Amino acid sequence: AVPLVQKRATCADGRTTANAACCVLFPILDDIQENLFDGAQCGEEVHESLRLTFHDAIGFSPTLGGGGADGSIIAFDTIETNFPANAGIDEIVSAQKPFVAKHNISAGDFIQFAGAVGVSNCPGGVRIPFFLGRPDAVAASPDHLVPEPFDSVDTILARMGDAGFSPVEVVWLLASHSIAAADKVDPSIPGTPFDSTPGVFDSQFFIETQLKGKLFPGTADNKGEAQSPLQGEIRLQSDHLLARDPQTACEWQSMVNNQPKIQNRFAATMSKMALLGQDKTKLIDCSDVIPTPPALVGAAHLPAGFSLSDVEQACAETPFPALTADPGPVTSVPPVPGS
Ligand code: HEM
Ligand SMILES: [Ca+2]
Ligand SMILES: [Ca+2]
Ligand SMILES: [Mn+2]
Repeated sequence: AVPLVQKRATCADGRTTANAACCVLFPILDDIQENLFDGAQCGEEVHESLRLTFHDAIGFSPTLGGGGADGSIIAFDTIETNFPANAGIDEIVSAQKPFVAKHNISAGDFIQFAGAVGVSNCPGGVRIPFFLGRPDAVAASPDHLVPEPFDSVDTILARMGDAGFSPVEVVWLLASHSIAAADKVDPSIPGTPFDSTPGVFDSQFFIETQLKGKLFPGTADNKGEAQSPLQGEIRLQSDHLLARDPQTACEWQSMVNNQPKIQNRFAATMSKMALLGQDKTKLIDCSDVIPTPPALVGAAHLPAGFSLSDVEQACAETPFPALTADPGPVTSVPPVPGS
């Protein structure tokens, strides 16, 4: 008979997990927390590692090819890091490569594991399910599968739809831009974040992208950039348009001040993305190895000096949630260190 309670595996260092095959992940976890993420921080390397999960996985199309979340962006980095949409990704590929070489793990597994561990370092973050056992990539992804910030909403939704994501799932995945900055969109101001709290996984990204644009934080006329509301903050044209398009605006607004929704939709859709091109039945569920994130810090708010009249209302059905502004004068957002 099948035992009612599966015995947990105790690993060499005493930590436990549901499956003994997952024990190999604990030494990798310790190594990356210390030596990739600077002591379990939610900083630049976490942000870049999260971006890498997307740029590896989205190299997947039923008609155009690509192996999805297969580690091809590391295995075939001389090809994929030269794709225009992968500008700047060479740095995190170089940073991750020695960890893949040192540990007994495929590049495809490592990329998704590092992304999940990274998100767990961010206050307000979530435990993204992690499955182990992706085989090595067999080929590079074709070019032009990664969305660009100057693409139209229709182009982005069509590309993401081709990979299996609905418009609301695209919105959910973009919670990632709450712990994110841009280095290459305006190369004169590397490390410029997309929201005022790039070290916290919160709804400020969804709030601040909904405010009227006023300024370019660095130079004007960069391809794929829209005006942002705050000095020191950058806005992608794609995020600006997705926040306002009738296909996505109401879902975008629904993420404001809705931390449980952000967390569970993001975790579920990231988990789906991490399995693109993979056969889940051949992988082992090692989700319990991912650490529990620190609690959210700070309440959803408008930046200091702003009021609800600064919101560019786009959802026709429901009003923007009533939020109050931070006290004090308008401040600027500092860059993410180490970018
Ligand atoms: C759907 C369309 C998307 C577009 C057009 C887009 C575009 C961009 C661009 C242009 C950057 C700045 C890169 C740089 O200049 O350094 C960026 C950063 C980032 N993106 Fe996206 N992105 C999209 C979706 C996603 C998704 C689905 C994820 C999920 C993992 C993601 C995660 C990130 C992260 C974490 C960063 C910050 C990297 C850092 O701080 O170094 N993006 N994205
Ligand atoms: Ca790939
Ligand atoms: Ca944030
Ligand atoms: Mn960066």
